[in-house]
Amino acid sequence: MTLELRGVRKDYGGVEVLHGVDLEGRPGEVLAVVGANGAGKSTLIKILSGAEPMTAGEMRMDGEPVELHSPHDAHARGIRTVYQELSIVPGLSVTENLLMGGFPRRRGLIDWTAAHARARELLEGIGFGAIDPRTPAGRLSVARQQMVEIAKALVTMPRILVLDEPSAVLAGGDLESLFELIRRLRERGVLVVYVSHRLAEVMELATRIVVVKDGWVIATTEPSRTSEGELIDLMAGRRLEQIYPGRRARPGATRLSVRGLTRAGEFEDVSFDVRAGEIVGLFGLVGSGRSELARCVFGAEPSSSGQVSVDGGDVRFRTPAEAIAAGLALVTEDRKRTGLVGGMSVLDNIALTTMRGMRRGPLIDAARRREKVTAMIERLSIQPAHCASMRVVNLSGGNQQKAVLAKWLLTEPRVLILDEPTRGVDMATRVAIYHMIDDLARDGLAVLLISSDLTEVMGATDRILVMNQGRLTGELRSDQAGENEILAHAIGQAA
Ligand SMILES: Nc1ncnc2c1ncn2[C@@H]1O[C@H](COP(=O)(O)OP(=O)(O)OP(=O)(O)O)[C@@H](O)[C@H]1O
Repeated sequence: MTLELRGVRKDYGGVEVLHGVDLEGRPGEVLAVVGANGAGKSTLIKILSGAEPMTAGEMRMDGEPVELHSPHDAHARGIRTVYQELSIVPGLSVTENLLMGGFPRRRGLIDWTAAHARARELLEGIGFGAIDPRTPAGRLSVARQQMVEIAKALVTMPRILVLDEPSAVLAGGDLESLFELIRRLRERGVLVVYVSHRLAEVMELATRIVVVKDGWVIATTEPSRTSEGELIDLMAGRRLEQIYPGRRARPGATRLSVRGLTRAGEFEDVSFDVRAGEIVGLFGLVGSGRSELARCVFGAEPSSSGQVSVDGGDVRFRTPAEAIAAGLALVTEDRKRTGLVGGMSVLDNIALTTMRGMRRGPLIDAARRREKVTAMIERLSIQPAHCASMRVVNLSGGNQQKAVLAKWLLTEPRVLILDEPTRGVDMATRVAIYHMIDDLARDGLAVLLISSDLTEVMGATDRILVMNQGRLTGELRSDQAGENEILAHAIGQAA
């Protein structure tokens, strides 16, 4: 199936965000689409998937002009899209999720034995045999749920498969299964459109790479003709400073101290310190318990036993409000659920926590508030630049992530816990975030950086804690640790 887009334009409420995009894809290709946050990648995908109409332009499949009026139209033409946001129903089994479009029946009743068998066959056929079709989807790890989501798109073999950051929550073997699947789809002549911020995998998987910037396609290239560095520069439109600031930490007094913290069924007997001026990485695969640990330290989930203290005062926070009052901030991974209020303006979202915590008199100083927020928008280069009064839902995904970070940085915390702060964030902004964390640490902040991105953990921190199945399994110095060593601890197989 060849796909052609010609002169595709899109405007939202009079503001044009795609300015005439041309794109071509052939059967058996992996067409990677890369670009900074807000460049227009998701918009392009929505047009390809029939979820948004184009304002002007043309789409052709095998040379024939097509018009997509709905996602249903796209389905009918063999186009399937897997978005970052999961759409599977947690309460239903994997089988039910997969076969929702039509169950095998016997005498009018659903034949469950046949249904599970068909689901199993489907999963095995795409290399996802590790998933048991009878499990309720909600009980699977986020990584496995994402895989079910992909499997769902393959129930009837598509001709074009669009994947929006499919690897963001995958690691280790799951990631390998995805790559293997994509290779197999290529062999079957499927055109895969692959959107990702992870350039290393783009370089590995793509046959061609399309670079989008500010609503334009500014380059089309191939992995053999470019490099990660060049792609980053193209996306940013300038040469980037060094990705990771060279850290030379001189840690001060202990700021965050965690002792024997346990939450039954999630993690057990976790102890560590983070000192002033220190950036400590917490690495673990999805499902290792790192996010649960962070939420518990922050008082968002109760612990079964153990202590948490900030600056020596012994506490175990019962609510996030107590933690915030003690100088703790937690930037969460799931911006949709815990980070932002979609219908509110960017300004109000960013100012939300600060204004509650710092309010002294009965009045909020509106001018000062706007000034602080605007400065933060500029510092994190949240796009579009004049977004303060925009509704936060209208920001691109990566820019929403930056807004969450802005919100917490404004509380001027003493201990900052970042849970996957760069997930979905483009390279140029990542660099800005790393340098900003570094600055904050130099000013005495204690930082715990939770991440499943190994290069990030190695580059941006002083010390690395590794977690496996709810336990701390290793502690290493970032400048001495090797990738394999960290991974061995993460899968519980260190010597
Ligand atoms: N519903 C909407 N209304 C108004 N503007 C929108 C809407 N959706 C997206 N935009 C704007 O369109 C531009 C492109 O956004 P898009 O989501 O396509 O970016 P992206 O490349 O996918 O970014 P990211 O990597 O951050 O997900 C952004 O400036 C965004 O603010």
